[in-house]
Amino acid sequence: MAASSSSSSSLLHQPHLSFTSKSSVQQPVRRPTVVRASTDSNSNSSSSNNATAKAAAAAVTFSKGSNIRDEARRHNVVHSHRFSAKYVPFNADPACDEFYSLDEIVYRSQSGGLLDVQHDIAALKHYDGAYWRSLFDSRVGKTTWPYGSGVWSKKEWVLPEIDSDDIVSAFEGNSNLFWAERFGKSFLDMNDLWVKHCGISHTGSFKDLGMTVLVSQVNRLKKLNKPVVGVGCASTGDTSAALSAYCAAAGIPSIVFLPADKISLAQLVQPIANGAFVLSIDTDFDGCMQLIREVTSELPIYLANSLNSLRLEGQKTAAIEILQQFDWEVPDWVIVPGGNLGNIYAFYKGFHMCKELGLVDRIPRLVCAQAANANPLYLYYKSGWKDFKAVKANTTFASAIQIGDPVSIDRAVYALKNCDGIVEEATEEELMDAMAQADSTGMFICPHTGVALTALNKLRKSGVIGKSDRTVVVSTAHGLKFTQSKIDYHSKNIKDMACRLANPPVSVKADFGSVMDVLKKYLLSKAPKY
Ligand SMILES: Cc1ncc(COP(=O)(O)O)c(C=O)c1O
Ligand SMILES: N[C@@H](CCOP(=O)(O)O)C(=O)O
Repeated sequence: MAASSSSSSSLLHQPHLSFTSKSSVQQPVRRPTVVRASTDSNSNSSSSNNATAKAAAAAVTFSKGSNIRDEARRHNVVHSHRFSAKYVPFNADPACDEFYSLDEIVYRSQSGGLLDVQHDIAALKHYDGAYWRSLFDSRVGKTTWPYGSGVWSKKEWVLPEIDSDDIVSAFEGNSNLFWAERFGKSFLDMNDLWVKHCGISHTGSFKDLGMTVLVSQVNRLKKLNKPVVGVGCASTGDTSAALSAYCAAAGIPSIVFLPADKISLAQLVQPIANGAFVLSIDTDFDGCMQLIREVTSELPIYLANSLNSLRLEGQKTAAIEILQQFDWEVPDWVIVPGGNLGNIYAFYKGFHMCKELGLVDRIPRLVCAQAANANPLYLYYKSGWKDFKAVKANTTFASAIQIGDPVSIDRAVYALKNCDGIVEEATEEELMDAMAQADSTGMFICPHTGVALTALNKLRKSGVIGKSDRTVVVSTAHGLKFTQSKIDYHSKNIKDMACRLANPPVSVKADFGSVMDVLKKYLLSKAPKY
């Protein structure tokens, strides 16, 4: 089946085909035509992937005064969307015919259950896994709008129908996958341990991945004159930071509900600085979540928490990115800290789509790591998935996951059951020691990553995770957002905690002799013992 060879489109590395119905397709897997700017060259099946990569690499030249958006607009003029997505009830019976357009404002199914974004997998399958791998790879490291983003480089799998012009992006994603060589060898006897630093991002957490998608869709809804005046969320700090930044970039009002005195100063200042309407409420995250759900059903405020399944479409790209960074080799384990539990499902979904669409042949086992002070999923797992009870979440240094009644509990259970997953927990002392250990090897992680590292430590000790298993720990936020916890730890200022890895500064008199004395003592303690 020939692709649209007659097009003189200047589409740059877009899947660009005029589909006939699947029954008329001769080849089970069709290859794309890649049309380079003004060359109108058709590729045949054997050269298509190369052509894709070359087209992507073609330099974008700007006419004077134009920008990357203008350039994308020129390339997209004749783009007709071949892929689509819709909301369906989460994990519904295949016979269920309930669905909603993504342009509708809906967060729950008729029965009150969660929704999921369902892609037209049959349309995506018109391209083989090699095509998708090559297309995604070709977009990394470019400034082409919007594909320079790690999320939008997978646009066809995220929000296929949105106009690139409506996208609000900070070129998020493409985060560092760090080989934790010293940490792995010194503390875990592992040589293939990796940390996916999702917190090295625009607002300092993985929330940017989902928020670019959600705010872009809101931008579109506003243009479609849908009743949206602002966008709101409940937050333990990171969702609100991402929401307010993306809304500010798009000129959309944002409203954030924060539990008073339960988030870090660095997180609190982000929405304030970005001009959000900030409500500090005398309750916990679960209380804020309940309130925002009630408010968004009464007022024209669009809900930005991960109850809204749009968010997870962006977050799932971190999983695809991990595979891409390993040159499409599948790791054995991926460990994710869990709170409201959207992200663990997002990872599962990203990996599962890659398998379903032939980019890889298996998916990793997932581990969800919770703070013992906020562990409803862990307790549920330990009960053999028999008895879910929301808990009252206690204070934890992993404050962004201090959540007792996670909205995505069903999504998390589904994900874990379908990948032979595991749930682990970390006490306050365990997570703080793990964070200090990791930092002592050159990282600067957040306490939530300390929770994930504790889970890894326990699974290594019990032999569940093997010495040479390729393992990825997902670091969800930047350590700089949580400096107070590190200060408390290193000043041994935490009640009932030994802080055994504390490294407090040494006060010394301002004279040469005193400085020499402390330095000699230090060097002796570090010198090799012969
Ligand atoms: C830094 C950080 N890590 C982990 C999580 C947990 O993600 P999820 O709520 O999707 O389980 C959150 C938010 O909840 C977070 O802000
Ligand atoms: N950690 C989150 C809690 C809310 O989670 P969400 O993914 O449902 O928005 C935060 O930073 O607010």
